[in-house]
Amino acid sequence: MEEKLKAEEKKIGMTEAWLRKHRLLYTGATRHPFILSIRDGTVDIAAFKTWLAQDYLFVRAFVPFAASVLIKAYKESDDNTDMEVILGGVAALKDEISWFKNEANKWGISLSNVVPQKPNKNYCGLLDSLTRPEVEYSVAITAFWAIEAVYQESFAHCLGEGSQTPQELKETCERWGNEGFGQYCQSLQNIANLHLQKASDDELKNAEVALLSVLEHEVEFWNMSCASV
Ligand SMILES: Cc1ncc(CNC=O)c(N)n1
Repeated sequence: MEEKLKAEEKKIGMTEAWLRKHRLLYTGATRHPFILSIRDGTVDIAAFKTWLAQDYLFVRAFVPFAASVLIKAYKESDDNTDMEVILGGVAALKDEISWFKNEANKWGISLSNVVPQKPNKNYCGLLDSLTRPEVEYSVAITAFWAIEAVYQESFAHCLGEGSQTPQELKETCERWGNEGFGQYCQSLQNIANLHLQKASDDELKNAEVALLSVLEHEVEFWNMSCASV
């Protein structure tokens, strides 16, 4: 595998090598116009509300996927700290669902009537396919890391130097943009790199495809939020 050699030469992890190779797509997912509009304070609140309601549904679908990664970590990893990092992520989703309900309430959105839009359904379909037991741990953990990392990078950008994020959106950005979430994403990336190092060429191919699928679906998810205005 060509990238594996390149990664080894540069002494970087496989995930970093892939992000370099697919830089444009990664930037598309983490510096989307929707995110940039939050950062510069020009965000359309209707788009934000659409995102909030759709993301609530996404997070509900993310729970069984996260649980499947936890099962794989338990079965396939010889290092039990893997499982603890993922368990922390799974546990945080309970609070996250409560947060979505509370936030929706603040904005006057009724979550019981939300219908998933096509890009959301497609993304949840990807999660569902990655939940299957045949999907290797290295592939599932790569996707899991990428899903979390896109949100971390996106929302941290809204809080960085010079940002003009509206006060009422800061809490949302903090949720994924905070330093603790950043460290959690780093831990997931380290776990993914360790398992990719030991993976077969076939697994590497599947993990790279899963990473690309995640990034493409993230772009579509942001597009959906903007388009519905
Ligand atoms: C579409 C999407 N991608 C990633 C995340 C972050 N993971 C869990 O919250 C999310 N909430 N929504």
